[in-house]
Amino acid sequence: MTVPCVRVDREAGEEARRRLAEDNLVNQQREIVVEDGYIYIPVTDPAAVADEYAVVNRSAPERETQTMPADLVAFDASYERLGEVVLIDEDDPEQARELADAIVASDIPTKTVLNRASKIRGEQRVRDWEVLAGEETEAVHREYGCDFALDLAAVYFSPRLATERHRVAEQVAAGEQAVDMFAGVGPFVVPFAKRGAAVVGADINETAIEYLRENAERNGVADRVTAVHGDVREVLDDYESWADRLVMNLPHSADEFLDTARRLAGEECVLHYYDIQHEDDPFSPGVRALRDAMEPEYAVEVETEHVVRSYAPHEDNVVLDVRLLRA
Ligand SMILES: C[S@@+](CC[C@H](N)C(=O)[O-])C[C@H]1O[C@@H](n2cnc3c(N)ncnc32)[C@H](O)[C@@H]1O
Repeated sequence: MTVPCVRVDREAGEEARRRLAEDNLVNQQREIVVEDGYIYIPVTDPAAVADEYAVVNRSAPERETQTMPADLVAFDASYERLGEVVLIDEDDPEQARELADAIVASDIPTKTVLNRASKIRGEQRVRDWEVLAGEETEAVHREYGCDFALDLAAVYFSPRLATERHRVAEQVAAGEQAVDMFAGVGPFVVPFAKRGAAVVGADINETAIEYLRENAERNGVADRVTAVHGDVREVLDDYESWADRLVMNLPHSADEFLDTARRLAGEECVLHYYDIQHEDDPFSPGVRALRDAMEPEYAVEVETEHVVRSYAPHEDNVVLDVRLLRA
């Protein structure tokens, strides 16, 4: 069986392995292979690998040294890792207990195991967690070379959006002015600032704003980040007509904030608008809401319509990238 591997010259192998490990992309279940002057590093998510690396499919023997949770349970062991906090989604309490014990007994570095105990809910989009091992709900998560400290019990965060956030961050140019209207702990704000943009992030969750400030410091971009606590409709008066780029990641209710987006947009502004809609017609409700809110003050040009992920049966989480040009 072949697996995706990053292929680099032998001399560049250690640097590449270190960078991939920092981003949690090294496939720990396969051996690294050295052949014909190249090193092949098996990776878990080829789409998340930085563009500078070539990804090829090839065989790589299974590692025998590490014990993974899947080796210890008889059912499908799925989990996500946020630093040393491991997240599971098990409805059956016995299976949840067994999986948590397997994770702790495995070789993956684990300080806490959390089981999803509710859907994300409320204005702050936080979910409840059942703590199955350890105590701490604070994690330090690495995503595309940025570190994010966050407390899952107090703020929204989803590692599943990493590839999407990276797609957007790659469009950001140095010197741009960007506003993330629903910034959370900063997974859009920090990479934008790393690319040289001046970025304002607002959030109604005060703890998220404290983490956003901490994360800007951690990643060396505090001088380009302004974190503002409060309802985005009320706290960004100083930034009217300021933004070259706007991010609106509050699916389900982003349409209620389009008047604010119009006030923040500059002469020309790219707006990344996240929405959740039925799979039969996922884009046109958002396009309609955008045109209703922006026209005639702005011409609305839809540049990208794209499904980010399936959200629920027959429901998609989608994004519209829209260019606004003041008429
Ligand atoms: C889906 S989360 C997105 C967070 C972040 N952009 C990310 O990708 O992880 C939405 C965020 O919007 C915040 N929020 C909800 N209503 C708000 C409002 N009226 N003004 C500012 N922030 C708000 C919530 O507290 C939450 O952190």
